[in-house]
Amino acid sequence: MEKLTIIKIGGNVIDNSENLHRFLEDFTALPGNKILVHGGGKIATELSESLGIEAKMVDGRRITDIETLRIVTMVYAGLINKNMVAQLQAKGSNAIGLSGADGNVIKATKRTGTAIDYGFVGDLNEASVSITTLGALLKAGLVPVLCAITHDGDSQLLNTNADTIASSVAVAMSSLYDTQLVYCFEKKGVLRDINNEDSVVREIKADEFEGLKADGTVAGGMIPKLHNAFEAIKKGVAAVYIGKADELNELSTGNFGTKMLK
Ligand SMILES: Nc1ncnc2c1ncn2[C@@H]1O[C@H](COP(=O)(O)OP(=O)(O)O)[C@@H](O)[C@H]1O
Ligand SMILES: CC(=O)N[C@@H](CCC(=O)OP(=O)(O)O)C(=O)O
Repeated sequence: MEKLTIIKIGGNVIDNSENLHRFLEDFTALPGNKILVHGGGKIATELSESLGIEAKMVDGRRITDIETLRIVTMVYAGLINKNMVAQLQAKGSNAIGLSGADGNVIKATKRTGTAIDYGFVGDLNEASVSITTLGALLKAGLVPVLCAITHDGDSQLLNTNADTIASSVAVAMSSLYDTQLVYCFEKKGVLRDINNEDSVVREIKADEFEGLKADGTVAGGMIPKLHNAFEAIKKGVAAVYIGKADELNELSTGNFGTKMLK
């Protein structure tokens, strides 16, 4: 099987042009088949608030009313995705930017049946991902750049957490490629002490996750990120890492961030 690297980059790195530039250089330098998945939650929140629309998050998911859906579509599928593709092209990576609707790459389902009405939020799993389309793009030498916008197949765009997209795409693509999934954010990995950058936990086993939540070691956005990371490793992704965007060049040395174990 050929190798495939799927990288997810979070909003805190995207928001800093110098960090983003460095990350995209390192991403371009990675050998072999690649897919980039990006968020941008921080930028969407800033734009919402500048337009007088309060940003509401519950359990790491944005409550997405129709106004917010318009904003996140413009920010994720437009502003961020197209700028990132242009920068990758300039660095010599033949990137192609896609929402889930493009080529029907990701068909999600509107979240219903929860006590909270999340609005236009899409849920997905590995069956939602078109491995045929993504596989054809990779075979053509292209680098798919996926944003956090999906569709329901019935004209409705949906806002979908980018960590979940990365995990589901990695699981789906594992049937075609020897796939590794790498979550890049602004810290060196999962930290034992959030205030100490040198306290990286090098490996975490799936059965340690509950304990890390219970004792407060992991909190906030790290909880859904780890959940998605363990889903990927349990469902057949060959390797899953969480680490710092500007240390991506350490990936080949095995000295990158936190590694998930089954
Ligand atoms: N133990 C931990 N190690 C590292 N980060 C943690 C930890 N616990 C909580 N976090 C928080 O999780 C955040 C990452 O989640 P999130 O903001 O959703 O990521 P992203 O930028 O990829 O979207 C970090 O910025 C950090 O504040
Ligand atoms: C439904 C939902 O919560 N969608 C996310 C999608 C963006 C995202 O995941 O961005 P980061 O990776 O930068 O956090 C949101 O709108 O914040």
